[in-house]
Amino acid sequence: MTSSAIEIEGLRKIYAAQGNSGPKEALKGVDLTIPQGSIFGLLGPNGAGKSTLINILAGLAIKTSGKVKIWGFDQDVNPRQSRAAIGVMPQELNLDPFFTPRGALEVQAGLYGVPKAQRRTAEILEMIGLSDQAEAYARTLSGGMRRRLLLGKALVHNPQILVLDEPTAGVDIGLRQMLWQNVRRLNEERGMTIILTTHYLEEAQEMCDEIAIINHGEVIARDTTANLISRMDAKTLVIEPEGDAPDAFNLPKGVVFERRKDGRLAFSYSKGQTSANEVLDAVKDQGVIIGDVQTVEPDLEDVFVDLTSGK
Ligand SMILES: Nc1ncnc2c1ncn2[C@@H]1O[C@H](COP(=O)(O)OP(=O)(O)OP(=O)(O)O)[C@@H](O)[C@H]1O
Repeated sequence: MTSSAIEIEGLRKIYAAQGNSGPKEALKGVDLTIPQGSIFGLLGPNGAGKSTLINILAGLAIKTSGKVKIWGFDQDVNPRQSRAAIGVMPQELNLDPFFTPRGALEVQAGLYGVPKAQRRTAEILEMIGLSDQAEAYARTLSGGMRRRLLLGKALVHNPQILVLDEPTAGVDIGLRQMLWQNVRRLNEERGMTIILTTHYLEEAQEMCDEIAIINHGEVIARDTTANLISRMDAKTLVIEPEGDAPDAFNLPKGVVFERRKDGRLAFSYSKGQTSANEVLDAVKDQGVIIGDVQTVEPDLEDVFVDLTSGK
């Protein structure tokens, strides 16, 4: 048995030419391993190739070349086992309007060949908070309820890996919290590996142990969330002066000064080059009395912008 939930080697996807547009290489030889039991974030700007990658994992899109192993099963050699190891909550609300939540879960379980005695329909309905709506037609459910039903459908065959494609795009805070609570529980209590894409970088920073950033069909960074953030060397010291402060400062090399609209003084510097003490000393040397000091650390958003902007 392998300790990787997913192993991808040299994965390429070329979409055939359509109309006036030529063929599109959406994935350009991606290598990626995702450890078992992790909550793994797949981030990237629009059109980077995230959905293509997820669709290939889910067996919904056919790769052009490369190797994909899911829970140790090669997609090409053991398609059934590799499919059974993964459950996908898609981005679109693609539900049959005439199915009830109970019916939709039962049909999905049937598609995956889960025997009736092993189905956990009631338990899943309870978990996604739809027990009371179990017999309502999908078309009468709110957007949030439909999304929860999609999560339920992804879980009917009790997969080892759960993939969530933009699960919280456009959902309200209550639903977002409910989704994350469920996801954390599945990860902690059942050891389920979670792979998610999200446009909310704060959310990825909070939820994910590890992250891969994809841009133009290539993985441009892959590390633990903490390591990715610590790669950013920038730091800002924000000082609230008591009384007047000069318009310019004599500062150590590389430190950038900006006076904020609210009168606070912001000094940005590289941690590797300058220490906070040196900045503070330089400010005090110029007669400023320091009322309050705050430091601002970089976050995932800074890393993401740095890696993907203009590249
Ligand atoms: N069925 C298709 N036919 C042709 N080109 C496609 C198809 N699906 C996606 N593409 C192209 O492949 C590239 C990658 O698209 P993909 O949907 O995988 O990106 P994404 O990272 O998921 O973006 P988003 O965050 O907007 O969903 C894009 O340039 C897209 O236009």
